[in-house]
Amino acid sequence: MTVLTESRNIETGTERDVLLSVRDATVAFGESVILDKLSLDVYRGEILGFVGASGSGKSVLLRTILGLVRKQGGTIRLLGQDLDKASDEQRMRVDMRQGVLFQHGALFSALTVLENIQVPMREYLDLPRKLMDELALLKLELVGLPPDAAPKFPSELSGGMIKRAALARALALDPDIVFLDEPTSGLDPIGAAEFDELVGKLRDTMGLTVYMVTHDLDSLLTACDRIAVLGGKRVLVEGTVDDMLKCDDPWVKAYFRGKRARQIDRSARG
Ligand SMILES: Nc1ncnc2c1ncn2[C@@H]1O[C@H](COP(=O)(O)OP(=O)(O)OP(=O)(O)O)[C@@H](O)[C@H]1O
Repeated sequence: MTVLTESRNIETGTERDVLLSVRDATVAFGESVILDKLSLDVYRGEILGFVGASGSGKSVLLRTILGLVRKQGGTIRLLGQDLDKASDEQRMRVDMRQGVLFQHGALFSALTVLENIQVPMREYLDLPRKLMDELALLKLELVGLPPDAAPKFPSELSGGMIKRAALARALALDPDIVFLDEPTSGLDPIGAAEFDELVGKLRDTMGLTVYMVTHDLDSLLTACDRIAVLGGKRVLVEGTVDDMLKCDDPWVKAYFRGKRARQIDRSARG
């Protein structure tokens, strides 16, 4: 049985499942400290937008959570499991319950869309070919791609289709949480809005929890329930768009109240 950490929601007074809990995480490369005692919680069923200046360490944190970068201190509990204390089997069980969409999609170019979606199935499950095909086609439908995209290679897809195919692969094993690294970068505003809408729909229908690294102000405004800002090697501020607008930190002010953010200012003020 998985015992999830619980935290009291100040607004509603109810307990909320914490799916991801980072405490005092410190990551350095040689003398260069990138994250210094960073703490962050992600709750079940929320879409968390993670934002911060270029080079502030968003990817390093994501890679640390995914076990691709070693941290020097702190703890990370993902899906109730302290990752430092996990046996290989426990780590595998956690890996099966998370999906990742890397920046630029990162599909295997020599595999078709269908085969790409089946990669996690082949890695973790032992299923007959026909069943895997049916499951992969279902995932394709889930992300709004037509069945005729299945035999195509990534080079034959548009940028938006690549993102959707990569999302379908991240959803292959019906994960509890997905990590999306700049999922709307490179998409036009309409494609980006459609992608955000899809993520919201998946959260609503599947109860998916979403950790989204993004620079996209529209995504932060329309798709995310909560925003966390990385700055000064830790989480500077977290909360709603309104909380961001009230924050006095110069970077947060410039980002959320600068020229390019005028429409956020307007809509947040009604
Ligand atoms: N393997 C590594 N070895 C040494 N330094 C690294 C390594 N990976 C990242 N860094 C450094 O860590 C810092 C944070 O990088 P990171 O890629 O996490 O930034 P980011 O916030 O994701 O930026 P962006 O928004 O531009 O993608 C940078 O200074 C980068 O050079």
